[in-house]
Amino acid sequence: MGAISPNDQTMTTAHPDPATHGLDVYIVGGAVRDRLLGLPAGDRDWVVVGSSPEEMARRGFIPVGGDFPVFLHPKTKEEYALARTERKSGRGYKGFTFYAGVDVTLAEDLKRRDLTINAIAQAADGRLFDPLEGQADIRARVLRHVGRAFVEDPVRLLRLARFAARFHDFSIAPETLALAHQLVTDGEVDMLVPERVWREVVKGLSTAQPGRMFQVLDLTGALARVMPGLIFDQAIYAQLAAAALANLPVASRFALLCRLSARPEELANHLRAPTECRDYARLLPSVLQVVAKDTRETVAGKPGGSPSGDPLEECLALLERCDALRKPARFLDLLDAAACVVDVNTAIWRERVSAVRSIDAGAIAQACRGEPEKIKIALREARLTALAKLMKRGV
Ligand SMILES: Nc1ccn([C@@H]2O[C@H](COP(=O)(O)OP(=O)(O)OP(=O)(O)O)[C@@H](O)[C@H]2O)c(=O)n1
Ligand SMILES: [Mg+2]
Repeated sequence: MGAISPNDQTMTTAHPDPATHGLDVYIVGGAVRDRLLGLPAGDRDWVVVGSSPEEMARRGFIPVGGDFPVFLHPKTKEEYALARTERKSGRGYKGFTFYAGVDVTLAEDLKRRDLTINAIAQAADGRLFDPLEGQADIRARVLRHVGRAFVEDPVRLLRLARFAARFHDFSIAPETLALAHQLVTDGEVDMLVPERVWREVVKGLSTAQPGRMFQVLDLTGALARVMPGLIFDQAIYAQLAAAALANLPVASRFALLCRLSARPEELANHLRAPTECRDYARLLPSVLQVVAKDTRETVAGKPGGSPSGDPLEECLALLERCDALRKPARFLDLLDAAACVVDVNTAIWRERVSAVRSIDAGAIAQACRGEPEKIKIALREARLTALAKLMKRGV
């Protein structure tokens, strides 16, 4: 929510915010990290030291009602969490007991966090509190765990992998990688529910170097556990990087990833991926098959002479299978995804889609008046003729 503006630094003196006035609050986590990295600011998370749920309520904060004492600011709706310490009390990422008494210090709160780069606090006057030397790790470009508590939360393994994808010029400290591996060997990673995995996968896929997330998961042995059936292959690195560079939607990136699985639909089901992502994953293999063949034939200069089926029919069949006439944008997304794997002349395919879409089904139905059984055939003929015209022009 907005950049860290100079106003933040004068907030307590110039126009005191009645909700936080006199409260010991700090920005922590991603917002501080990203600002130090010179990246655009995302959501701000705040930590409140020396307060209580009662006081927060009195100040108008709204409890979020999750596992921890977290509140929403009455105006900005930003998240404010009471400083807390955590202790593992069971398996999985929910098995925590926490202590959020007024005596928990800022340093104690920072110590329970995942990575040093995420454990820097910034006071209202702009001063940084960095007892775990996160700034040094930012300078050295290292993802390093804060403490042994790293192995108490398997989500941290997913986070480590997606931060490796987002900050792809960062290395992972060897001890951190060893702890990540431990989360796999001791079975903690199996406590992750698919919805939680999916949330992090989406974030990882949205980065500039998504392949690194899956490479890190593979390296730690977690990939086979959280995304069963997915076999990491170095080629995906370049394909996903191309997808990121072309700014393709997450669904396209997910479809590319699913090519690493022998049973993409099962994987998508397992992850409870949204329908759109499942559809992209289901359709991409057909698109790839047809466009790759099409490219070979066009290059060979014989668009009409395929021995294994009429290219016109194949082209129309693909458009129909992908419902490209009703959902052209999705089909174009799929072509863009295919272009990350093989050479695709997307301009040609765009023309084909518009040629087929330009056929006036209403007019054809009119012309077949009295013989409704002919409409389907006539429509198909008209579409094939439109495609044939294009192909004659080498399109
Ligand atoms: N499993 C987790 C989740 C969160 N955190 C801490 O809580 C902060 C805020 O969490 P969140 O907003 O989920 O992540 P960010 O680091 O802010 O990253 P993003 O930019 O994706 O929001 C993190 O920086 C980290 O200090 C943690 O230690 N362990
Ligand atoms: Mg955040």
